[in-house]
Order: sequence, then structure tokens, then C-alpha cells
Amino acid sequence: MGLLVDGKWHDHWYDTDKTGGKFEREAARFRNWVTADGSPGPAGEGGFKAESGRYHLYVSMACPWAHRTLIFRKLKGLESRIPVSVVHPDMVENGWEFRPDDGAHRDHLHDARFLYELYIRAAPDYTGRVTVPTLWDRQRETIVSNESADIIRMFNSAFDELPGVRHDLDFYPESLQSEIDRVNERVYHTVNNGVYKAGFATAQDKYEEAYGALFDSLDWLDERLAHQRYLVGDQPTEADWRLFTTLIRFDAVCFSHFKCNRQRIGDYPNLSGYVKDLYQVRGVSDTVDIEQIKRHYYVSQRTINPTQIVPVGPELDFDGLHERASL
Ligand SMILES: N[C@@H](CCC(=O)N[C@@H](CS)C(=O)NCC(=O)O)C(=O)O
Repeated sequence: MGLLVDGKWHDHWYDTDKTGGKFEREAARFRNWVTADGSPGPAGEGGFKAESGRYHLYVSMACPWAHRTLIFRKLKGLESRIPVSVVHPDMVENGWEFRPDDGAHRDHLHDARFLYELYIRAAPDYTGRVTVPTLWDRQRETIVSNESADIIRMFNSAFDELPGVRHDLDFYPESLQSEIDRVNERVYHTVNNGVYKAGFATAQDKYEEAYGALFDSLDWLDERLAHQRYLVGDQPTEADWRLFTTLIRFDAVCFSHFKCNRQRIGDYPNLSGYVKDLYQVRGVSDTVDIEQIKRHYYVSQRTINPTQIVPVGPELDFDGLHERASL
């Protein structure tokens, strides 16, 4: 894995020396917004109008941030409007890559070999990480956004006027926004990014700090979910989908690979059923690929798992009974 510096690829693992062994995630660089009429969104420039077939989404099935965008694309009925290309799960010397002779992992738009080629095409002197998800604009030949938190907000409402799009589904309803933001804030720092802070730490104290904050938050979430089916309100919202993509990876990856092993999600009285409940929402299981998830983390992150052996277990059953409908 690596990054671009002035448009040139360099093969480097994350640098934690400057931060005393702490993993710090770099902010995304492309922050424009697709909007219904092309007016500017909360950041970046305008000119990205919601149009069918204009945007192309690049994802990894392994990545929890990309997974959010796949779930929103699915649930909002955007699949025929926003085509997708899926990178190969192995992210090694050249970062995310495509396999042109493998239909499941081809770049259907540019036939690129490496994702970084698109970043250079969008910004020839780009410096920064090359990440999924990436939302590409075919018309302006550039990257609209590589920030999943923004992309799911665009998917939630910008395309609502196109026929067949589920404008009746709103995962960020106005009346719940401040509570959703509050939950997201804690979940982002301590759970979504928290598992990476534990897994990528290179100092014992930084790992333990992240581990403590992670399980404090999981305990808090489990308690909250004892009395309510979803995190905020009585329908799934953005807050649930943002948490879900970490929970679904937890027992297979975070528990062992990232050393988040106080307990599994399957051991929590409420989170265990909650993750199944969300998994069983129609269409969601199509966005979950546990084999690619395991392969990506255990093969690509060689500083953590130098043998690149992919564990066989654990046995997971997200289709089982969850008994949450009565809440
Ligand atoms: N803030 C970004 C983070 C995305 C991200 O870090 N994706 C990971 C995959 S899980 C990635 O592409 N990493 C490549 C790298 O850091 O070089 C988002 O939420 O969209």
C-alpha cells in the first residue's frame, strides 16, 4: 500500500512515528457534492448535477467506508443510475488495483490497472492517499468525492427526483439530524475509526487507549439497543448503517487481526441481534462479502499479518433469528 506524492506513486505503510505510535486517518481531499440541480453543496464547487449514468462509484467489498455507499446505493434504488466497479481485495505495493481479466474486479469505465491512475487523471499533481470509495464524474472527467460520509448524504437525497429512486426513504430526516450527528460522532471516533486505531497502533499505550474507548462505546451502544430497535428513531437511519459496516466485520477481522478481543459482537446481548436485523433488510446481504473482507485485511496488511494466512473461521450466521421486531 502507499500514496501519491506530486502525482507519483510511493509504496509506504502508514507513518505512526510522528505521532508516538498512534494511527491518524488522513482527511479526504475531494469534497465536492452532487446536488439535485448542480448548485454547490456544503463543500467544494458546484456543477455536479444529479443525472442518471453520469457518476461511477469505485468501491472495495472489503472496505467498511465503501460499504456504506453500496448500502445507500442499493436501498435508495440507485443501482441502475450509478454503475460501480469493484477493486480486487488485495491492496499491496500499488494500492487498490483492478484485474482486467476478472469481470468481478475490472474498471468498467476506464479499464485502469490501478485506482491511483484515476486520481492522477483527476489531479495530475495529487498528493495523498488513494482510497475507496471514490465517486467519479464521467462528464467532467474528475473525482467528485472520496469521502464516504458525504457520498451517502448525496445518495440519500440528491437523486430523489429521478424515476424509480426511493424518495420515500430518508436516512437523515431533518427532525433527527442532531441526534444522528451526536451518535455518529462518538461511533466514528471510537468504533468505525476506533478499530483501526487499535489495529494500526505501533505503541502499547495507544493500542490500549483505542481498545478501552472502543469497548466503552460498544457497551454504551448495546445498552441503548436494549430498549430500542434502532439507534435513533423507529426506522433505520444513517447512524445505523454507519455502525453496521464495522459490526459486520468485527468478529471476522477486528477481534483477531486488530486485537479488539475483549468480546465478540456475537457475545453482546443486543448488538448480536441488531447486526442480524440490519443484515436481513432486503438487499443488504448482497453488499456483504465476508470472504473478500477477510482476504483484504489478512493478506494486504502485512505489517500486522506477515504470513498473509487468512483464518478459516469464525462461523458466522447473520441469517439467524434476531427477535428485535417486538422492540
Ligand atoms: N474518509 C474516507 C476513508 C476511506 C478509507 O480510508 N478507505 C480505505 C479502505 S477501508 C482505503 O482506501 N485505504 C487506502 C489507503 O489508506 O491507502 C472515507 O470514509 O471515505
